[in-house]
Amino acid sequence: MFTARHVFGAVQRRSFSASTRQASKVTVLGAAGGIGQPLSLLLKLNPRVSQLALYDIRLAPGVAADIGHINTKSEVRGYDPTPSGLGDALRGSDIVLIPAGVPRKPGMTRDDLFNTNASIVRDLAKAAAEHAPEANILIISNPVNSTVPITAEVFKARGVYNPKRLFGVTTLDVVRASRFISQLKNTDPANENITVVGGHSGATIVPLLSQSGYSLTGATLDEYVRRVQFGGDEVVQAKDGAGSATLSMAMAGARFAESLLKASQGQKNVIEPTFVDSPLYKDQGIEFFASNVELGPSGVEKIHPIGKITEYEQKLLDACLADLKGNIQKGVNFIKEKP
Ligand SMILES: NC(=O)C1=CN([C@@H]2O[C@H](COP(=O)(O)OP(=O)(O)OC[C@H]3O[C@@H](n4cnc5c(N)ncnc54)[C@H](O)[C@@H]3O)[C@@H](O)[C@H]2O)C=CC1
Ligand SMILES: O=C([O-])CC(=O)C(=O)O
Repeated sequence: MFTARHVFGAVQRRSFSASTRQASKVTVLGAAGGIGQPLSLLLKLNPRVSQLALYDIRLAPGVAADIGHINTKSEVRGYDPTPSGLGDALRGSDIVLIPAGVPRKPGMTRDDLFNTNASIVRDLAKAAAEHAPEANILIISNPVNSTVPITAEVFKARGVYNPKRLFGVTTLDVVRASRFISQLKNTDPANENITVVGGHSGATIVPLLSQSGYSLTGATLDEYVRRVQFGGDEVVQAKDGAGSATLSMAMAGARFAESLLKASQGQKNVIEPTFVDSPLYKDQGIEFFASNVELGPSGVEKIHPIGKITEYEQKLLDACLADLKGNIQKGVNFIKEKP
């Protein structure tokens, strides 16, 4: 059964050590949604969080009142879209998680969400650039391959862009890759950590199974890769029009936030996959790429190289890069046209 220990790991066992005493304000924009609510719940359970600010265009004070009764120390506040609400939610924040926006329905791609979500993320990014320019910004809203470049452009236009503090949350791809291999191999998924690189949609999701010592072949390998690349579609279809992954995403988002908090509080060797401003394929005109990233007090500490991969994985990577370039450019163009 899933327990908080899977998300917070050692924190639960070490209880309140020195490193958990530092104050950390975490803000969730889109906090009343399918992801926002369970994500806020998991953040309330995290002893590293001292203040939790929940903002949404609807229902955030209600969600905050509910979660605020949980007997952990952090203070929870809900904010409505009043003139000062968003700014108040953001001010002083160390981590801003953004799951605001519409989810997919069956038959849609993540890119089909662009028209609605691009402007939602742009406007929230403007507020974050104004009120929390030094926070770590964690983008969950899809299409992540485009919403992260949108956020970067908004911050650049205001002169506050720090590439070390902007993250596209791709943790769910790694969570799925680990779970799916454990189902095939009958292992404990908690001990699996499959590297997944690229972006966060279909062909841009590239699991590097060979790096974990696995050598699946033929249809088994094809099916595994396809399941990781289209895990989101599996959930969209199963929910049959009622949305996409929310609970597993909440877990993945809470895990990423926890890793950032650990790293900012001095823990070493905290490594998470994430879609960041990356040097890895800049020579091919690709400004953002997901790979394993070592986190530190300043955000991105070190971007790990891809490492050794098989010919099969190289082909997946080539397909990824072609798609990714277009997705990133689309986000950049959007801000040029609709700043
Ligand atoms: N990065 C990833 O791995 C994943 C990303 N997602 C994406 O996360 C997003 C949210 O998904 P769900 O929570 O299921 O959707 P949802 O519709 O249940 O919730 C979205 C929330 O955003 C709020 N919202 C809309 N506009 C807003 C604004 N301007 N300011 C603040 N809040 C606003 C809504 O009121 C709603 O409460 C979708 O774009 C979805 O595709 C979903 C799963 C995984
Ligand atoms: O599939 C979707 O639309 C939501 C998502 O990003 C995921 O579950 O990976």
